[in-house]
Amino acid sequence: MAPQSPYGTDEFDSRQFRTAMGQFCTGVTVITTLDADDKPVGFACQSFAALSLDPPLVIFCPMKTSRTWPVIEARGSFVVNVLSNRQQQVSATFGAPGQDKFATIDWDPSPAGMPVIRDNLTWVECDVEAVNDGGDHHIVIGRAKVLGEVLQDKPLLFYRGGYLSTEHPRVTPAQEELENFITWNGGDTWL
Ligand SMILES: Cc1cc2nc3c(=O)[nH]c(=O)nc-3n(C[C@H](O)[C@H](O)[C@H](O)COP(=O)(O)OP(=O)(O)OC[C@H]3O[C@@H](n4cnc5c(N)ncnc54)[C@H](O)[C@@H]3O)c2cc1C
Ligand SMILES: NC(=O)c1ccc[n+]([C@@H]2O[C@H](COP(=O)([O-])OP(=O)(O)OC[C@H]3O[C@@H](n4cnc5c(N)ncnc54)[C@H](O)[C@@H]3O)[C@@H](O)[C@H]2O)c1
Repeated sequence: MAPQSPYGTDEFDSRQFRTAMGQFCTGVTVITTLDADDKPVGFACQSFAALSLDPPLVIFCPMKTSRTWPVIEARGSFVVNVLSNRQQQVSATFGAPGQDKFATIDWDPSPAGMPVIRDNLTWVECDVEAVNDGGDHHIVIGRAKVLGEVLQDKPLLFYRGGYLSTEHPRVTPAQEELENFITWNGGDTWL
């Protein structure tokens, strides 16, 4: 019989789960779109990631109670705005329920007219490619259509339920390893 581990617990509540998940530091995005009256809407979202290079896909997970998600689904496209460390207030605005979250936010239209929040680190306009079930969230896969310009600034980070900023905007050694990894064409021999 395998020895019993002295570590970990399989009895936890939602608060303990959030505390554990909060140890994973992420960036912050605001996912935006236009409603049926062409009014901009959006919500703050940390559950965003690049999913695939070929084809270029991204992923994000809105709560099933999100009021922005049905608008994105109806429009069929959205913009991922990657926030800079100067945009903590933007995150707070889009991270709470509100009637007109764009009332105090400067934005410009993307080529397809989608809302791009001004002074973000970068943005990507996507079409909704697929939607899967993810518990109390949807798992949304988007196909990247247009890339915005990149601002040389620091990212806004979300960690332990609070905001952080990096000291240095570029971390080169990890970048080099990542480049080697994504350009690796020697098969799966590392597995
Ligand atoms: C840094 C950060 C990261 C986040 N990451 C994610 C993420 O990855 N995925 C995610 O889904 N959310 C995330 N959130 C939370 C999300 O941004 C907020 O819940 C946001 O308000 C959702 O906006 P919405 O427009 O989709 O829905 P909202 O209209 O804001 O509704 C959100 C919830 O509030 C309720 N609500 C709306 N209006 C009222 C009202 N007047 N009175 C009472 N209740 C009301 C709705 O029923 C719903 O349950 C994040 C928040 C922050 C700050
Ligand atoms: N994925 C999400 O839906 C998500 C993520 C982050 C924050 N939020 C919401 O934003 C508000 C502020 O968050 P906070 O960091 O102070 O709370 P928190 O301290 O409870 O969150 C810590 C971590 O728990 C996870 N988390 C929190 N709420 C979640 C949810 N509804 N679904 C899935 N994972 C969740 C996230 O990884 C977050 O970093 C809360 O209302 C929270 O529900 C939602």
